[in-house]
This record gives sequence, C-alpha cells and structure tokens, in this order.
Amino acid sequence: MISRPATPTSLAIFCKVVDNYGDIGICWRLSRQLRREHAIDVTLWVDNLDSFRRLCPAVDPGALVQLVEGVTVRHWCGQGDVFAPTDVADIVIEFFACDIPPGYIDAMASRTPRPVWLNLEGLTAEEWVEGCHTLPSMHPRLPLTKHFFFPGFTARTGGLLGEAGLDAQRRQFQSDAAAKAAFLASLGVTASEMALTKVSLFCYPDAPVAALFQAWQASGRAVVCLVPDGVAKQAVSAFLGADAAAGAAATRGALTVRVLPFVAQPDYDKLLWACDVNFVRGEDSFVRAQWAGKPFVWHIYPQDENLHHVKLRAFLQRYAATLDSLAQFSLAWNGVAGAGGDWAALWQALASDLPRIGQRADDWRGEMAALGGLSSNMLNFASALRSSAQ
Ligand SMILES: Cc1cn([C@H]2C[C@H](O)[C@@H](COP(=O)(O)OP(=O)(O)O[C@H]3O[C@@H](C)[C@H](O)[C@@H](O)[C@H]3O)O2)c(=O)[nH]c1=O
Repeated sequence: MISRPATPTSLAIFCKVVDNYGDIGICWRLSRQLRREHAIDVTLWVDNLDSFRRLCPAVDPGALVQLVEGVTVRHWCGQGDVFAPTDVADIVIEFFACDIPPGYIDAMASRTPRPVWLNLEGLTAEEWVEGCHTLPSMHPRLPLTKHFFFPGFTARTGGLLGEAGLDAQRRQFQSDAAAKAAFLASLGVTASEMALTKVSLFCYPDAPVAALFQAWQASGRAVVCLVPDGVAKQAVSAFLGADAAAGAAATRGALTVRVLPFVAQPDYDKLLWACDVNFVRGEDSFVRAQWAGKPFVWHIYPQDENLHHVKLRAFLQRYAATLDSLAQFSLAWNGVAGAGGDWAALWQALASDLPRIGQRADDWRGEMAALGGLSSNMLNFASALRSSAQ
C-alpha cells in the first residue's frame, strides 16, 4: 500500500464550453472557491476564454497560461497530448463528462499516488440522482476509477455550489439602501425606476417575453424589467423600437424595460439581491437566485423531446408544491403544454402571492445552506477516498 496524505492540495478542472456561460460560470466559481476557501492549488483548463472573459473581465483571451485570482487558467486548445505524472493534480474533475485528454488520463494512471477522479454532473431535482451520486466507474483499460458527483437539493447529493460568507454579504447589501441604490445607479437604473417593482430577466430566446411584456404593460402594478445585454434580444428590441443595447430604455403603459450591461459574476449576485423578482435560467443563475432568497422564475435549459420538462416538474414538486401561482407561471414560462398562456392572469396570481413566495424562498435558502455546500462536500468525499486507498 502506498501512503499519501488524505488532504488533497492540488486540483485540476477540465471545462468544455458547450454553449452559453453556465459551463465556465460553474467551473470558475468552483475553482475560485477551492482556491480562496480551501487553499487548494487549482488549475482550470477551459477551451473558450472569450465566454470566460464576459463573466470575469480580468481574463486575457490570448494567454495560454495565466493566473487569475490565484487560479492557474490554462487555455485548453489542443496544445498536444503529452503529460507527465507530475503534471497530474491530487483531484481531477471533468465537468459534464467532457472527455479529458487521453494523454492526461495515461499520466493519471502512472502517477503515484493515483489522483481522485470525479465527474461533476449537472444539477437536477430528479430522485434517481441520489442513487447515482458518488457511484464508481472503472476505467476499461487502466487502473483508474472515476466517481460521479452530483449537485442536488437533498442530503444524499453533493448540495449546491455557494461560497462561505455569501449570505452575510447578501444581508449586508440588502440592509444598506444607499449601497443598493448606488449599485443600481451604476447600471443606469434611475431613481424613479428604483421605486417600482424591479424584475431582472435572464432567459433563453424562446421564452414568451413579448407576451409577458404585454401583460406587464397593461397591469396595475408598475414594473421595471432589467435585462442584461444580449438577453431576449428580439422581444426587447421590439418593445424598445430600437436595438437592445446596454443603456437603452423605454416605458409603455405600466412597464419600463431597461437594458443593462452584462455584468461580471459578483455583480450579477447584487442584481439578484436588489430585485423583487428574478427570472433566471440554466444552472448557475438558477442556483444564485436560490441563494438570493428572493422570488424567482426558472427558465430551464431546453433538451430534446422535452426532457427538461421532467426536470422542471421535479424541481417544482420540491420547491413549489404549495405555491400554485408560481408552479403554474413556471410551467407556462417553459412552454409546458396545457399550462396556459393568459399572462395577465398568471402574473396577477404570482404578484399577489409574492409575500408567500418570498417566505418560501428564504426558508429554502436556509434548507439548501444546511446541506453543506458542494465544494466542501466534494473535498470531504475526495479525502475519504484518499484515506480508504491508503
Ligand atoms: C446575465 C448574467 C449572467 N452572468 C452569469 C451567471 C452565470 O454564472 C452565467 C449563466 O449561466 P447559467 O445561468 O447556467 O445559464 P447559461 O444558459 O448561460 O448556461 C447553460 O449552459 C448550458 C451549456 C448548460 O448545460 C446549462 O445547464 C446552463 O448552465 O452567467 C453574469 O455573470 N452576468 C450577467 O449579466
């Protein structure tokens, strides 16, 4: 038996950007947290530095290797496939089964001691996840075992990604009216808009945004909808009667739509904290909305054969079982057949229920925090594997 310290000190994450920002958004968040809170020496391999730069302006899209906030960022762009065992970290994470370079896998097999190899999977509320979380998978050829690691909403999963101290920062920000106003003003939001019901909007292009805008326009409650640049471009441009570029705004009836700059990741949290209702999408903004403890509506990443509707229902069953207004609105927002399209009625029901939905959001945030946080859960699992291998 080879003896090795149980506590891992180095970690490599491999991230392929399939589309959008979620893949790198999650991998960057995890990398930063492991470095900052656990003093792990992290190398993040990522194949698309341009997407990364939108979330983190400090990234140099031309650099093969760079240090960003203490994390070594390597542009994963087919620069050869020869690795030595000394190149391999204590823990190797492949994100979403992204096929790490074969040469790196060979080097993992030759390394002493062998690394802990994890496949970090996507977030879903479906029950089967509990049975698959931490399952091993033997390599067909090499003496290596990969383990599946699932984020999730129960104690039998890896929990949700969230930084220590995030809640304290949120509370501090939300209790400081001047900080909130200064932040919104820095994005171009006017003082009169700040007094309205503030909604942030982040969704995929097929969301029924135009129909919801019509309902808001005609509703009795004045709404300002804050849309980061590039989101729902068609519907926003149609509403504005002009190109939806950052800084553009228009008011029709009870609705003001304002296009914001696409902000860096930490500022996106502040936007969620500052708004009354948040429309979020995919995985990472969905989780951030949960940490914000505010009412939110989720636009789920679309999948073939409407598989995503199963995932949506699984989440709503856990989260909104007693919140019919939110469940109905969410089903309709995601185009679930038969969920209805009377947006005036759907919004009216949701808006009247906001205090109850807000209470649920706050309770849920506490329940999720009690699961312990994905990065700590992952490190504990890796340490246990290393100990058992000694
Ligand atoms: C609107 C906005 C978002 N963001 C960040 C928050 C998140 O980290 C990231 C958006 O990621 P998501 O919310 O996950 O949505 P997404 O649609 O960009 O990413 C998706 O990518 C697919 C390939 C995955 O399979 C999906 O599960 C999902 O992750 O962008 C900012 O930093 N600033 C902004 O202004």
